[in-house]
Amino acid sequence: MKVDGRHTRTIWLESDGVTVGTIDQRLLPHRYVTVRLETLADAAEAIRSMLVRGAPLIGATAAYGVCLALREDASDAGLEAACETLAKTRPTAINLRWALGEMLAAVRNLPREARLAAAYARANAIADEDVAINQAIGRHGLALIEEIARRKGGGRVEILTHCNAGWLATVDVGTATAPIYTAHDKGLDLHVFVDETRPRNQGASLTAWELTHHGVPCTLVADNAGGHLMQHGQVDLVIVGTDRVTAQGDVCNKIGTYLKALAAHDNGVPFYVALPSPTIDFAVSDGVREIPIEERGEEEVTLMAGKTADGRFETVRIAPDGVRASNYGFDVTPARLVTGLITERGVIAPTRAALAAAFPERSGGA
Ligand SMILES: CSC[C@H]1O[C@H](OP(=O)(O)O)[C@H](O)[C@@H]1O
Repeated sequence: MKVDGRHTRTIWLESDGVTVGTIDQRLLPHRYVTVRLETLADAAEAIRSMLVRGAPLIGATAAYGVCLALREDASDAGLEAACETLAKTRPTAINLRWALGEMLAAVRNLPREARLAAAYARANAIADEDVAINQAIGRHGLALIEEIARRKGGGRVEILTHCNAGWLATVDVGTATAPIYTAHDKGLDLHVFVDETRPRNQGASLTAWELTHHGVPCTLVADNAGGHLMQHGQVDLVIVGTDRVTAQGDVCNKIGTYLKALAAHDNGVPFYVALPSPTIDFAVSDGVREIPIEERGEEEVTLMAGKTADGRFETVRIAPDGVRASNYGFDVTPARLVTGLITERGVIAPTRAALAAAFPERSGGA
């Protein structure tokens, strides 16, 4: 995507051909700062601290993290230790484990001296594949938006999204935003309600920033407003991203997604989930019981960071000193509340049969 007129991805190989550049998403929207990852520890901390975040981007960062690790130690033990370190950073997005599996498959059977080049080749391919997949998601999701526009006689299509499943959550283009960018760039009249997405406010700080920079009309709303908007017919379509989809179509995504799905179901609003196939976990079925839900620090709920009117960056406490907070990062929307899954191979039903038919090479008969 373009930032200040210059095309960029969220992660890239630096000109030295070994270190990795990325955007410090913790500083957006007020500061656009890029950083260089040079070691395995840099990559692991970038994921753990949410300097990078978003399921596909977490996967790509882990892939490059293996490359950075092999620069230091290309032995079997070094490779295993690197994957263990990266796997422990965040538990919910399956893309992390998928990417580590891809990297292991690419290098484990090679002689030590051949591993580094093969690792960078696979990591670069994972990044490139993500962009191509997201472009396909955009093409398939476009038809949904065009159908609503036709039904409204060319009237403005009102979309609601939750968290950030934009180009910042991927290598480029995004997943939930892919149909939005594709439709906008094609000239369709659309508007996006952006859930602020407490507690880390990825919607307010990232999605609103992305859409505004791309010229997509959007309105930031409190998380709790979505049901009211749908009840009053102000939302034609909900599109969200996901961190893991199970073999039966349950969708794990940022906390609050389930509540949006309930409101959409109650008001007859189509609820779609955009995902690349590496986000499908055919090894689990019941998302509510089987997907590990990350719990993060209380301070993400009790503190709020921002910029003061005179341009200073501050963090303030929004709760009384000493009050406890729980901070679940994700929830699971049962497949029965999902209208459809927008994948790189088309829009499919959130069912075991549809997922297995669309991705037979990955379902293993699940
Ligand atoms: C396209 S994946 C985006 C997905 O990742 C976000 O989680 P986090 O910001 O904590 O990494 C959120 O669940 C988004 O929907």
